[in-house]
Amino acid sequence: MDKRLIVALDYDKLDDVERLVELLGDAVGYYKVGMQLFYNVGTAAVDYLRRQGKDVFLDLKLHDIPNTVAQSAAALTGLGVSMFNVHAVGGLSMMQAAAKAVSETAAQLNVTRPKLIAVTVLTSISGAEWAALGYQRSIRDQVIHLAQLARQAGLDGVVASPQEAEQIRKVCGKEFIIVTPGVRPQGAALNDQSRVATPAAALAAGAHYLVVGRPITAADDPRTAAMAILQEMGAK
Ligand SMILES: O=c1ccn([C@@H]2O[C@H](COP(=O)(O)O)[C@@H](O)[C@H]2O)c(=O)[nH]1
Repeated sequence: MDKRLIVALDYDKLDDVERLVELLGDAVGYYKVGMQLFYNVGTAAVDYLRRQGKDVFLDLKLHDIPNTVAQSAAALTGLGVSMFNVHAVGGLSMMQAAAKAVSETAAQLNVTRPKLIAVTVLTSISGAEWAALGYQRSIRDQVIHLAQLARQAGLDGVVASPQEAEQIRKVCGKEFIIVTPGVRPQGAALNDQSRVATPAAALAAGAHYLVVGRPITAADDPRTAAMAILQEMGAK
């Protein structure tokens, strides 16, 4: 089972999740539970996926003061997910507090420590939107800066666009996890994504994990769509 493909379960209902996971079967071993699903069904989706033997990336993008994020990260560590995230713009102290909370809680509970990664710059942000936000650095330089900060804080990796993966890999090394949403097969609708690449290009740039949602979930035949992506990834 190839675990480099993470399918984003952006649904309101657990029924929809169960239908897709059943349809994709053994072809997909890693799923992403984001805000939409978590706020609708709570931990039920995580529990269901764990019972099915799937890995879970809990994409809640924690962003608050260090104490609040650390306490929240401790709570998420007990859920049995493989990976979850914070926003890097929460700052170095926030990321350090989260990393400490995850390690300490995993040790206390005697569970495997989930990977903790940081969102850099959302893949939906275009050059024009970036300019309107008023940052001095380019998107790329900001992503690299935040990736280095996340690494300094002891995090395991980052979420970034495939367009920045190669540079992150160079600067942060090959062990540092790079998770890339913004993945679109050739000719697929971009939806609200801006900084995109194909599955093959994302992997060639050095991404460890590709997050794909609507190109699969909104396809007429989600299984065929997922299999085509896996084939492009060279999945065995
Ligand atoms: O920068 C980011 C961070 C997270 N995401 C999430 O990934 C998926 C992408 O779904 P698609 O349907 O393939 O666009 C979605 O759940 C986002 O919340 C992201 O796109 N960009």
